[in-house]
Order: sequence, then C-alpha cells, then structure tokens
Amino acid sequence: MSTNTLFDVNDPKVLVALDFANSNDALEFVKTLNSSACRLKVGKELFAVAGPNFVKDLVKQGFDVFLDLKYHDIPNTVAKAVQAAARMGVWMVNVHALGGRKMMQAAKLALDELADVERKPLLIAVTVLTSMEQEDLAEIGLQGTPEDNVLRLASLAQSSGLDGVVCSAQEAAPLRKLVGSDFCLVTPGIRPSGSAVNDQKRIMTPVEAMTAGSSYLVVGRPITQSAEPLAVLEQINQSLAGY
Ligand SMILES: O=C(O)c1cc(=O)[nH]c(=O)n1[C@@H]1O[C@H](COP(=O)(O)O)[C@@H](O)[C@H]1O
Repeated sequence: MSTNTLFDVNDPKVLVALDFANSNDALEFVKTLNSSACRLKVGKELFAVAGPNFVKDLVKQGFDVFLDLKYHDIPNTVAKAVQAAARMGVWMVNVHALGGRKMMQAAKLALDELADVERKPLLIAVTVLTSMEQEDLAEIGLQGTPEDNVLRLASLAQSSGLDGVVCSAQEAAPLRKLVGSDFCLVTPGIRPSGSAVNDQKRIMTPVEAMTAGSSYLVVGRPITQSAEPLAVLEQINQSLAGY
C-alpha cells in the first residue's frame, strides 16, 4: 500500500469506521481496501443491519476488526456479550467504563475463560465520548473536565484488567504518563486538517494524535465520505510513517 518503507504493514494504525447504513455499501467500500493499510471498525449502525456473519466475513478476508458495540449492562450480560464477540473472531471489543469495575472485571474474566477461541480480542473501555464537552458531563452529573474524567475512568479500566481505553487524542499525553507504554489508547475524533468536524468536539489531526501517544486512530467520515477515500487513507498512512 504505502511506498514509504517506514509504514508498518503488520500494524496499521488507522481503524476505518465502517459507519454505513447497509451491508452492500459497506462491502463495496471494503473491496477497495487492503488489510495491510488499515483495520476496520464495525459499530452499532452497521452491525444492526449486517450482523455477525458480516463481521465474520471481514475477519475471513483477513481484516482485523474492532467490534464497537460499547457494551454497558449488568456484569453477566456484558460477560456473555464479549464472549459472543470473541467467537466472531474480532481483534478488539469495547465496553463502557461507566459500567464500573465489576462489569469490566466480569468481561475480562469471561474472555480469559473462553477455551474455544484461538485469538482472544483486546478488551478496551470507552471513557468519555469524543462528542462530549465539560458542559455535557456536568448535565449528567460528572464533575470536572473531560480530561479529569478520562484519567479517572482509564485508571479504573486498567486496574480492572483491561487492555486499553477509547479516549480523545487530546487526553492521550497525560494519559500515557498515567498508564504507561503497554496500555492501548484508541482515539476517535481524528480530523486531518481541513476536514469537516461534524459532531465531534475533542479532535486532533492524525500526526498530533500519534505524537500525543495514541496507539490507534479511529477515522470514519474523513475517509468514508471523501470523494477519494483511498487517497485520504494513503495520505494519513504516509503522514504516520515511523510511528
Ligand atoms: O468507540 C468509538 O469508536 C467511539 C468513541 C468515541 O468516544 N467517539 C467516537 O467517535 N467513536 C466512534 O468513532 C467513529 C468516529 O467516526 P468519525 O467521526 O466519522 O470519524 C464513530 O464510529 C464513533 O462511533
């Protein structure tokens, strides 16, 4: 894919958010992609129409899939849900950190206990959605800045045994200091300079996000809604050479 030899095809940093309304559009789009250039994220919209077989098909095609269903429920329900996700062969799955320690520990234990899955997915927790600002947090009773809340929830996720968190890249630098180098920081709200912000609030460019300490970048509309999606992906990958 990339002509830049520093680009690591074994560890693509961009997770393309396949936020399509139907599986045909998503499949047409995926046909243009290569698993060495990106990983794929399937979220609630596409999963609701395309389902587990679609996800399994992406896995069969060789893509690492982040199943982004943001589970937030009682521990038993979430434990069973992450096991079902793992059986689809996904690379990463997420829960909401606001579900609390018992829920996250149950999810982790459920994955550890799975005997019939060869490759267990990474389990990460959403901290504060990138579409939220301090006033939105205050309205739901969370005091402090988004960064305060992200740091607190990330600590909770780490001490509950999770592999990482979803946060904004704006929190990645302080978070990296707190959680060390092995904890995965997945950052949506990525906007190459000049692209539309849409409903995101806490944004950063791809290079800024990696410099701040992100492990992986979730990019949706700047790629999928572009007139030239592959060119945008290629440009981002080129800009990330060496990370
Ligand atoms: O968990 C996520 O992936 C997620 C968490 C978050 O805080 N913010 C966020 O935007 N996302 C997802 O990341 C993607 C961002 O898409 P774009 O805004 O189009 O780049 C969407 O699929 C969101 O559901």
